[in-house]
Amino acid sequence: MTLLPVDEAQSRLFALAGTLPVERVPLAEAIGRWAAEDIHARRTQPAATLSAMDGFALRFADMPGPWRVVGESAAGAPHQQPVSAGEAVRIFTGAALPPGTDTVLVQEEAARDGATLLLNGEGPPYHGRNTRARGLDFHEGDTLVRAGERLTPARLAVLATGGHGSVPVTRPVRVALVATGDELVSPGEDVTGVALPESNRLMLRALLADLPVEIVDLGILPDRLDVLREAFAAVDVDLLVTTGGASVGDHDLVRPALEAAGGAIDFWRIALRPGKPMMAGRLSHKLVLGLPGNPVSAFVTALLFVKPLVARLAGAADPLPRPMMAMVGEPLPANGPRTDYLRADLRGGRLYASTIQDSSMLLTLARSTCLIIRPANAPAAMPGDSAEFLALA
Ligand SMILES: Nc1nc2c(c(=O)[nH]1)N[C@H]1C(S)=C(S)[C@@H](COP(=O)(O)OP(=O)(O)OC[C@H]3O[C@@H](n4cnc5c(N)ncnc54)[C@H](O)[C@@H]3O)O[C@H]1N2
Ligand code: MOO
Repeated sequence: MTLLPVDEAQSRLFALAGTLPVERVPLAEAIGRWAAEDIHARRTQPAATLSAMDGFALRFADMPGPWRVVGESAAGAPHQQPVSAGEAVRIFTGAALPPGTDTVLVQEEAARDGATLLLNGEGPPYHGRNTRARGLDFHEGDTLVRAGERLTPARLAVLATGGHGSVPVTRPVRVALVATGDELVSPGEDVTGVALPESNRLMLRALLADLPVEIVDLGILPDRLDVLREAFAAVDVDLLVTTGGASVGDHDLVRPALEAAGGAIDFWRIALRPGKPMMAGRLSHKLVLGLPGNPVSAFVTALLFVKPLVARLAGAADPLPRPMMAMVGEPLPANGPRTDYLRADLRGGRLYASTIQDSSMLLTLARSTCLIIRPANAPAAMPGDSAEFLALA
């Protein structure tokens, strides 16, 4: 059985993803979404040379004074008249420098006696001190945000400053979540015998909470081919995510149900632990990701495939999680042929993996702060060797 390497599976998944329609939304509705186009400044910032401090605008050539104070310039209320040699203007942070002035003397280094201003300290050491030149931040026409970049708090702020009130983004991604398994009951329900509270939909919902999604919750479906087939065919979304029933047992019906509904599998089984039985395919206009039922396998595949795919559909140019590096604190054995994601803790700058890595164990996941990435066939690692990891907390 050939298993697909994780990076190849991610590339194939992205190749399946089409583009969704673009809409223009107010900046406040674009939080955490991705820019659908390059966005350019509609104005120059600052629009004029401004004071960076409260003090007095003057000509550097007139140092060390004294000066005659001839007016005032405040933010939004500039002093318009040209200022001559030997004159100064009272000025406040963010106010435009009056014509003829080039430098600001901070008020802590000034003494004022009526209209007379005296230097009371070292004063500005160079021409232009305590000012912000027109266009210091950006000029009209500069690229503020590139297509495919995320609209982070800082990028939204720069768009507002650049004269924009709205931004083109991909419309939210519609994602259906479904858990399969006769043993599953809803969280909080009475649990008897071998019934198991269902946790994967909730975990997936939480993992997608910071992405622009509309969730369609299909609930828990039984291990019945006809029920799954009809539910898969009927739901109208961009992406259908199932959990459970992805493996090879007689009750693992996601693949046959998808095919019975007229869909096609693009790939199945990844060189990944946990998460080997994940499948990806299409059903009419929908993408389908079939995650394994084991909760940790579902979590890891959601991190490596579901979230990046949703981000890609939402317009992300760079949707994959970014690993970081740290030294391992304890020896790690050589790895087998699957890339391994080990539940671990980062303490004092060193990585410590949990001793037992069974993919059903949620408590070790809940206590982990990161996942150590062990590449396929990696040799044993000793304390002090560096390893890649994904931060969880
Ligand atoms: N003969 C083989 N058996 C298995 C293989 C294999 O290659 N050959 N692969 C194993 C691997 S690896 C995994 S991972 C699991 C995944 O199997 P399924 O996707 O078919 O998952 P299920 O059998 O439905 O469930 C596995 C486990 O997880 C529990 N579960 C399922 N859904 C949920 C949920 N929504 N919330 C909480 N827990 C859930 C379920 O009760 C089972 O205990 O297959 C191996 N077998
Ligand atoms: O790969 Mo399964 O996902 O070991 O648990």
